[in-house]
Amino acid sequence: MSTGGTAKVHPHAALALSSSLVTVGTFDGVHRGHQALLSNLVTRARRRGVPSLVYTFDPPPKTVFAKVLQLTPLEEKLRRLSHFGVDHIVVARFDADYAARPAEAFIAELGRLNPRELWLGRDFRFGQGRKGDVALLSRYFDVRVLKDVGCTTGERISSSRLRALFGEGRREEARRLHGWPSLGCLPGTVD
Ligand SMILES: Cc1cc2nc3c(=O)[nH]c(=O)nc-3n(C[C@H](O)[C@H](O)[C@H](O)COP(=O)(O)O)c2cc1C
Ligand SMILES: Nc1ncnc2c1ncn2[C@@H]1O[C@H](COP(=O)(O)OP(=O)(O)OP(=O)(O)O)[C@@H](O)[C@H]1O
Repeated sequence: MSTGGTAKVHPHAALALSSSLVTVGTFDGVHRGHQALLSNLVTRARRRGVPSLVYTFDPPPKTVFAKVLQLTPLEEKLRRLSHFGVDHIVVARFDADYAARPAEAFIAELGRLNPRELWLGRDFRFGQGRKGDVALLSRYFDVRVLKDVGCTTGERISSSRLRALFGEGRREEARRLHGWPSLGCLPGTVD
């Protein structure tokens, strides 16, 4: 699959690395909070001379468990992730089988990437029933938690907030939190 950039895209469990810096998440919309995580990851990976890797999910788990709007289709998300200069993107197809994998199976998969640092937001959850959290991952990896990125009013930026703003037709506000000049990928938007 092409990203329009230099990142290599892999299906899950297909890649092994001897060293890496990793972040994991849905990254729907690749908004300003995600962008801070990505810039930080790539800068630190280059400084350490190791490849940077984004592990993501398609479709977004929330669209599977609840009927929420997907902000960016996969191709567009890959293009945006690649824009930050990440070396590898792992895309896990998120279906019922994948969702049933226990947290420990996911930790074992991450282990094969040999992350020197694992960068996450504080609320990251994973594994069947969302049982895994940052505390569990910290037993296995050097987990670094990014400080919340907020907007000018201090509220945390999130894909959920963007979905709500779009749902209410508040597109200008959404566009500012989003941080991308064109939202042509969103259904019904004209830029
Ligand atoms: C192996 C695995 C299994 C998961 N199983 C579930 C699940 O049973 N229920 C659920 O709501 N989310 C599940 N998720 C999705 C997580 O809750 C979460 O959405 C995902 O790790 C991405 O994090 P983010 O939402 O912070 O981007 C699972 C994730 C992983 C990696
Ligand atoms: N504003 C933010 N500041 C810091 N980290 C963030 C921010 N938003 C998301 N993250 C982190 O980025 C990673 C991917 O997050 P995710 O894709 O779930 O975004 P989200 O905006 O929290 O989505 P949703 O609102 O659907 O839960 C997670 O580790 C999450 O904690």
